[in-house]
Amino acid sequence: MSAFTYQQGSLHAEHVDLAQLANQHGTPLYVYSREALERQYRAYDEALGEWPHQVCFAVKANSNIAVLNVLAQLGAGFDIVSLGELERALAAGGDPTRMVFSGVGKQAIEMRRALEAGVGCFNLESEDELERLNDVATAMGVIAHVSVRVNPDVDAQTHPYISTGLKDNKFGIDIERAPAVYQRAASLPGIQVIGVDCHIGSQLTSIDPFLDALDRLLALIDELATLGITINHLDLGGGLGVCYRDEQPASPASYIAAVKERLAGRSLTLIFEPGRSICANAGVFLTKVEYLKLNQHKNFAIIDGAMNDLIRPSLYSAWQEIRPVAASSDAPVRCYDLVGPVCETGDFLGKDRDLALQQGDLLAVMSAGAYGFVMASNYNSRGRPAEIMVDGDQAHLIRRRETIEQLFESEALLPVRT
Ligand SMILES: Cc1ncc(COP(=O)(O)O)c(C=O)c1O
Ligand SMILES: N[C@@H](CCCC[NH3+])C(=O)O
Repeated sequence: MSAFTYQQGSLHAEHVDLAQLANQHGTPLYVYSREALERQYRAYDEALGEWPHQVCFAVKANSNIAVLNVLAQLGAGFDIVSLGELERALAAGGDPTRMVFSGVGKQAIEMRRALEAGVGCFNLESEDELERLNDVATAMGVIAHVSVRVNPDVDAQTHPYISTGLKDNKFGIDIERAPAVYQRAASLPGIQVIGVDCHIGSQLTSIDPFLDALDRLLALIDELATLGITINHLDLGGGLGVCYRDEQPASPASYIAAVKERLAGRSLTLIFEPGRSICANAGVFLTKVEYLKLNQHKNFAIIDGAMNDLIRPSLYSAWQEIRPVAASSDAPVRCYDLVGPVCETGDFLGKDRDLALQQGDLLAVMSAGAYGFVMASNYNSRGRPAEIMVDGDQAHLIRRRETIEQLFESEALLPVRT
């Protein structure tokens, strides 16, 4: 059930024609579907049902405040990793008590602001961080609620750059070390232990690694109980994959059913931090063909979208489906590499795609709602794209295209030499 379907010969987002949006707002352009976002959030919320829970959307996956606001209206909490994400989530109407603060490098200024705002839980990633948080909280005369992000040393069987739960990864605290860290935390005046968390990687298609990690965390919770440390919540992080091509990821419903089965008889609040599985397939990236360059051994379609707008193909060799916006074309089908204007050989959005193309055609890169705009840069002094949220038959501009003036408005010339 996709929010992006062909209607009257043209690809639509819900009831809005993407060709019309490209015409009105220009390309490259990100377009999101509110319906798809809400549906994916509800898949988690409804599967958790009566079980005490929080679904904390991982802001890093898509941080547009309109996206966050749509989810906040449904009761979502947020997983944040920086002061910037905290302020965005607050500006979007997020409830700070339903936020978890992750990340390996939290600075004192970020801790202070999060404590002042009343952030629900700090997911601690190191022993140094625990000491710093205690110092900050005691200086403010408040108590910081914490969970230790445990590195359970399980193989998430995903791309090495997005695997996070192995001993070799920088994230979390070794599970063997965790009891000692909890004991230290429990002894500090500015700290109150409330949870245990982990996040083992992203784009996981099987639930087995999640369940392996869960088993290890449950054993840790039992060990902590013998030390007199009570854990109220279990946060399993994000990481559930989506279908980009032919992957068959577990659904939130089957994943959560398996987790609940393992938790039978325990009274633990469950927290999840999904990012990709909520928003990836709720967005597309629209781009236009500028030129065709036909060679004997390789055809290039030079498009106006580039690696600075959508870096996943260049960074991880990620495959995302590329569909023409117009359902039919008179042009011959050829095999193309779809490349952008950036001066890098690695600047491509797709390779070896059979498409019928001519200049001016519009293409939609599918599954672009997660880790798309948020990873965009200004490389080659390109302004970042605009973003649109479609809601039924309405389209709302939720971020204007970056202008040339904005590109260097914070820069300054040196004073004239005297
Ligand atoms: C701590 C943490 N939580 C949640 C997420 C969201 O992951 P995903 O988008 O794979 O659901 C990430 C990113 O992988 C993360 O590092
Ligand atoms: N940016 C990555 C996911 C990173 C997950 C961050 N913890 C991607 O596009 O697949």
